[in-house]
Amino acid sequence: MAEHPELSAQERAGKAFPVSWDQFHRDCRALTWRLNEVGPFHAVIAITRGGLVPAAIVARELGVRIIDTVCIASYDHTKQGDLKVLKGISADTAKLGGGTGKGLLIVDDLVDTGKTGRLVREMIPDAHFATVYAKPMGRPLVDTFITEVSQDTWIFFPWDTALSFQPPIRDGAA
Ligand SMILES: O=P(O)(O)OC[C@H]1O[C@H](OP(=O)(O)OP(=O)(O)O)[C@H](O)[C@@H]1O
Ligand SMILES: O=c1[nH]c(=O)c2nc[nH]c2[nH]1
Ligand SMILES: [Mg+2]
Repeated sequence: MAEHPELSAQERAGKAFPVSWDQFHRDCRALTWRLNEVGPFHAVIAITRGGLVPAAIVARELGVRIIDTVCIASYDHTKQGDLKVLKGISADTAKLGGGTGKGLLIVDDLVDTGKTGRLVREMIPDAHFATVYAKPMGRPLVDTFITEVSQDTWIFFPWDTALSFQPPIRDGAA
């Protein structure tokens, strides 16, 4: 990944993995089937912004009504810069997790390099960390995930994309 620092993470990725709303919903439900065996959880913590969508679906399926956020900014579109914690976990949620995060569920859409996940894990080390997708570098940080894609794959989420014309594969479409 470091050989071409001038390229964005997406450009370096090379392979595309587009995910539709329908597929994402199914993958979130599959994730919840696994999490249901691990819980119960006092609260769900979404890592914004990508974690908001899976957190809503998972919380609905698990019957959890306390939802908090950790707001982190890192990728500026597709280039990862320094991580900035814009908002931490609320005092109420921290109390529910006994200070270490026990019984709390952190949800994000994916782990890539693992930098974001590592930062949140350091805040609440005993929390359970779930993502829908995982790339190999970030995978060791995650307790539960559904689909692994290779490190050189860029995942395109439905909230970042729109339907558009694609040239036929024979003419060079990906
Ligand atoms: O494992 P990492 O290399 O840290 O990358 C994973 C993080 O990157 C994306 O978030 P992003 O920072 O793009 O912000 P967003 O959720 O607001 O889109 C994604 O939603 C994860 O939170
Ligand atoms: O939309 C995204 N797709 C990815 O594969 C990715 N990796 C880090 N951040 C990401 N955002
Ligand atoms: Mg994110």
